[in-house]
Amino acid sequence: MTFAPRPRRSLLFVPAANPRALEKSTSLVADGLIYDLEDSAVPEEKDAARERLRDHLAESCFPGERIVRINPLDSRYGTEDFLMARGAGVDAMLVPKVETVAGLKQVADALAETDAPTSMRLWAMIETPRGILDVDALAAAAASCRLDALVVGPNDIALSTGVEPGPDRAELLPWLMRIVLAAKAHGLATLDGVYADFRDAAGFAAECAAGRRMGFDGKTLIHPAQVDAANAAFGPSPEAVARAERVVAAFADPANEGRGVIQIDGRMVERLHLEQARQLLAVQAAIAAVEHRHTERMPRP
Ligand SMILES: CC(C)(COP(=O)(O)OP(=O)(O)OC[C@H]1O[C@@H](n2cnc3c(N)ncnc32)[C@H](O)[C@@H]1OP(=O)(O)O)[C@@H](O)C(=O)NCCC(=O)NCCSC(=O)C[C@H](O)C(=O)O
Ligand SMILES: [Mg+2]
Repeated sequence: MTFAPRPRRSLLFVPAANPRALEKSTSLVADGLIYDLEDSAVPEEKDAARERLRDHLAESCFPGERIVRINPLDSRYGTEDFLMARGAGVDAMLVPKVETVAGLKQVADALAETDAPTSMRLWAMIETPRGILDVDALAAAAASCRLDALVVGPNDIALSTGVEPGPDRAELLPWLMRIVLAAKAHGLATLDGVYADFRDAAGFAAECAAGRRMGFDGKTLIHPAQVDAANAAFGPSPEAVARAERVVAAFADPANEGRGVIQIDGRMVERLHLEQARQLLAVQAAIAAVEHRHTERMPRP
């Protein structure tokens, strides 16, 4: 399988109901923006938010991914949200509260019926007991449902289960790891949930570090102040890049030709580490490319 990484360290939710947030969003160096039409817009403002977002998407450009979180297709707003996002040509639609393959397939079928290019993808929010229990089946349907990513929704998980997670989220770990595992088993990206206390930089950094250790590719965010920390936490460190370069160089050394296992500085290194090192360097190159595109459009002094 070809490994074509897309950096997904930082995915910022941007409330479409808030004109200032919309305006600010495109100047931010997030890997992606998730324009929200669901929870952050109350029913009275959903239609206006959708129209505002339609204009914004037509008039603005952004170097990273653009995703729209639509309302459920069977809700009063879902079809209009879907048609707007489809027409705007976003990279993906984020479907909230996904619980069944049939529910996901309904959106995928609507994309097919409107001849949406196959590059237009679906992301699924896993944020209910049923969604968590059936996450493997949902991820297994990725190919037929254009599914690219699983996104954790901690607020809805808390609401629908009564769980009250502490600072280390110990109560949620089995469920979070179940989501990560399903994503890995089926080759999907997986994004950790939002951290609401956006002024608590230390708490946010600790949660990012934990999410990274758990295997998440990145984190969903609610505030611009969280972007840099998420980029730092989920991107490869300079030390990791240097290590990966050494692994690649060591296996390229003719002295090591045909060897399955070597040592670097007294540490065993196998061919699987070579693959891992190549993937890390590919991720790093993809990050450099997106950061270059961000820099290119910044006003010059
Ligand atoms: C939480 C907020 C309401 C705070 O907003 P505000 O009071 O405006 O904060 P600041 O004054 O510190 O903002 C400074 C400037 O930054 C802009 N801003 C703020 N947030 C965003 C954003 N998300 N995207 C873009 N720009 C943003 C402000 O407009 C200020 O701009 P300026 O005046 O020009 O300097 C707010 O951060 C917010 O609304 N966040 C997102 C909320 C949201 O989208 N919620 C839904 C997604 S989370 C979710 O649903 C999780 C999941 O489903 C689950 O179940 O867990
Ligand atoms: Mg939610």
